[in-house]
Amino acid sequence: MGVKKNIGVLPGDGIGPEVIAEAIKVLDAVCSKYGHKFTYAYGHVGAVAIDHTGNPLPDETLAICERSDAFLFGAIGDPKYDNDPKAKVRPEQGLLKLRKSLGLYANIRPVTAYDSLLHMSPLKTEKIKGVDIVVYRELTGGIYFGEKGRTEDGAFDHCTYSNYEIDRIAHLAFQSAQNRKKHVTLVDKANVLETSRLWRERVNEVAKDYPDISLECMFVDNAAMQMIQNPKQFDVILTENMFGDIISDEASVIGGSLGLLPSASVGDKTAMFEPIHGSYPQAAGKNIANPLATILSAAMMLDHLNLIDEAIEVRQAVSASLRHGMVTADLARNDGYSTDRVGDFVANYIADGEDSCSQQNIQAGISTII
Ligand SMILES: NC(=O)C1=CN([C@@H]2O[C@H](COP(=O)(O)OP(=O)(O)OC[C@H]3O[C@@H](n4cnc5c(N)ncnc54)[C@H](O)[C@@H]3O)[C@@H](O)[C@H]2O)C=CC1
Ligand SMILES: CC(C)CC(=O)C(=O)O
Ligand SMILES: [Mg+2]
Repeated sequence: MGVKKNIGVLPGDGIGPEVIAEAIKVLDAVCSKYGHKFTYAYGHVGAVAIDHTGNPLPDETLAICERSDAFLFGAIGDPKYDNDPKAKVRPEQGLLKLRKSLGLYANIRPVTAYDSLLHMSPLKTEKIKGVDIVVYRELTGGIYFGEKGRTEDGAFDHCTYSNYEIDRIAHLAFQSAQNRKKHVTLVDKANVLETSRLWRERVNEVAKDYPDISLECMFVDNAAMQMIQNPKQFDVILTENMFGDIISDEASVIGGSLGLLPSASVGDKTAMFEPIHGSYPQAAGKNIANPLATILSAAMMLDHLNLIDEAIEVRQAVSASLRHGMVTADLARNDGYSTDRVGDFVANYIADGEDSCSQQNIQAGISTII
């Protein structure tokens, strides 16, 4: 029996529209196979929204998200703003306001080492084979949201956290660990930062509710090194906003590309699904960006909508694209395939499984990654 869902879609800037188009193609394949009906409502966010309305998050876009069962987000950011330190309105404000207004406090970022891509990582195969980490990054507090400004001869960014903000994401991280390898690593800088000392205090308190989970506390500088040296030690990483932002981009090297890492940004009322990468402006309009992070984010959205078999199918199709070498340039030893060709492969695989491969002439692709 098919279901009906309202899905918000915010493509944003740079490669955002291209990777989102492939995720929608894949969701369409899922819907036709399972008889679901997804109705999409599109909205502007980021630089494109500033260009249209002067506002990086127009009210209309926020309303679309509030009305949706869940929504997809591409990326924001444009060099014309990045290169202007005095710009009053910035694309990033749209994303930050979206997360804050909708209370999307937990950014969940899974990191997987796919067997078929082990050779693409600069890290040694024996170090990364089997890596399976999930980062729980606090998303609506900390230094990104504190008061900021200029003084006569300097600038400041304040970092604050409340007990409540720490406790609610800590519970999610421990609950996730209960279904995994039962280990949480709190990443902080408690030797220096007062906010990090509060994180340690609160997380140790929350840990008492989860006696089956082991908790380790690690300074962020060491964690950044351990991520390269011995990533298999991590199961669930729990951390504040900025450290989670940085450590998860670093962790993407394990998977072979930033273009592979999806995420879910969840709150109590709604959830947004977004690749962890940015707008990659150098690739915008060239049909070369990897769409798999966004497609895998759509799979996380299907999980959230309780369409579990459908999410599994999408992940199986993505694994098949990696296995068959149907990959974009970031994962290829030559130019690789185009963004839309990879999206086609995943959508066709959902429709026809392995049979679709023979029709897709992917022999050349195999040679790209071997
Ligand atoms: N969630 C968001 O919307 C984010 C937005 N940004 C914004 O994006 C703009 C560019 O920022 P950058 O620091 O260059 O980060 P970025 O994530 O856009 O790109 C960094 C590098 O990662 C690789 N990459 C990223 N996405 C890829 C994909 N789908 N396929 C293949 N390779 C990929 C490319 O080598 C690229 O040069 C800035 O305006 C920044 O503020 C940055 C991070 C997150
Ligand atoms: C606007 C930034 C905080 C976006 C970013 O880098 C991220 O969320 O990963
Ligand atoms: Mg980031």
